[in-house]
Amino acid sequence: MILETVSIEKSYKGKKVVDDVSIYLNKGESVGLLGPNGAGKSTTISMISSLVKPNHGDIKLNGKSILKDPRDIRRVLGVVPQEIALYEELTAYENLRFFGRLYRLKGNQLESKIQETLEMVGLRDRQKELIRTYSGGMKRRVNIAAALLHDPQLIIMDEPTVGIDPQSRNHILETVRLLNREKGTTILYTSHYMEEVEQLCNRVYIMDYGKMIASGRKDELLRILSGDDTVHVQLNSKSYEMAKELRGIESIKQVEETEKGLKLIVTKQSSILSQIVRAAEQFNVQINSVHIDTPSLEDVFLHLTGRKLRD
Ligand SMILES: Nc1ncnc2c1ncn2[C@@H]1O[C@H](COP(=O)(O)OP(=O)(O)OP(=O)(O)O)[C@@H](O)[C@H]1O
Repeated sequence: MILETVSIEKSYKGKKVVDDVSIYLNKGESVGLLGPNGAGKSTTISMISSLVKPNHGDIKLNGKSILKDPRDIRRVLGVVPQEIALYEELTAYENLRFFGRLYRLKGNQLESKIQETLEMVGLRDRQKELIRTYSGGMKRRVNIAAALLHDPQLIIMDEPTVGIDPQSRNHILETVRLLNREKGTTILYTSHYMEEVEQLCNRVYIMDYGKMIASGRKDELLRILSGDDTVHVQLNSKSYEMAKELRGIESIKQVEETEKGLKLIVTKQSSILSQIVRAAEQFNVQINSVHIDTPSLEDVFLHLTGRKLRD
């Protein structure tokens, strides 16, 4: 185990925003930290990075508490924060030189690290351009390069793909994969995009309102709903009444109104289709298609909280 938080807690103005959170990361793991906005993910990361002190609990790096002396964690940890922290009037190269010096890198070592990290995020050929001229996604990638300069064993990324173009997003996901699979870097990846976490991480923590509500390997979490199917019903118009009617049926565990119709979580092998058809007829709605799927992590979250991740 490289990192462990032991029942950490943080309150602001008497309100617990992180409540009894214990997570661990084994060396070389890629772990997802999921939760909707305001769940307490960033605060948890700030405590691990020793920017914020927990009110209770402990944080251990290789078994040793970091609360009194954060120097060890700063040496091995690279954090990619949500906000871009770069100098707009400097080039990408100059920014990385500046950050590299903060990590006390110099000379050839600094130069080769700058080129290596720019290569990794796919911006080596644009390094002489001013940050001001970069897209949001490119800036995010330089931010990632900055966090990698000192060869951290452990990297924490706080929602690195929010609000950026698809090309940069793919570059970032690829960088995370490369770091984890080829360099063996331990990764804690925070997101509210389930599909990214499903792709990148083997183990997942799910937070909501400051508390850890579920954790485990992806397949273990999906097993919560293993007796169920997800049914996507496309309708020709929205029908609040039909949704309400279906909510009253016992083998239907969850009814969510979507853009195109309804998404249901139903007990496997229940003869649900005839009931759906009957409800559609009753409320004068036409079914365009029905598609049955196995549940995703998004459904697990919905099942546990009754809410969608992106609310
Ligand atoms: N410095 C602070 N002072 C007061 N309240 C804070 C502070 N930092 C965070 N909070 C509150 O703590 C709660 C958790 O915030 P946090 O940023 O950790 O959530 P999050 O899961 O990272 O969500 P997001 O993705 O929106 O950042 C929020 O209600 C937020 O308003």
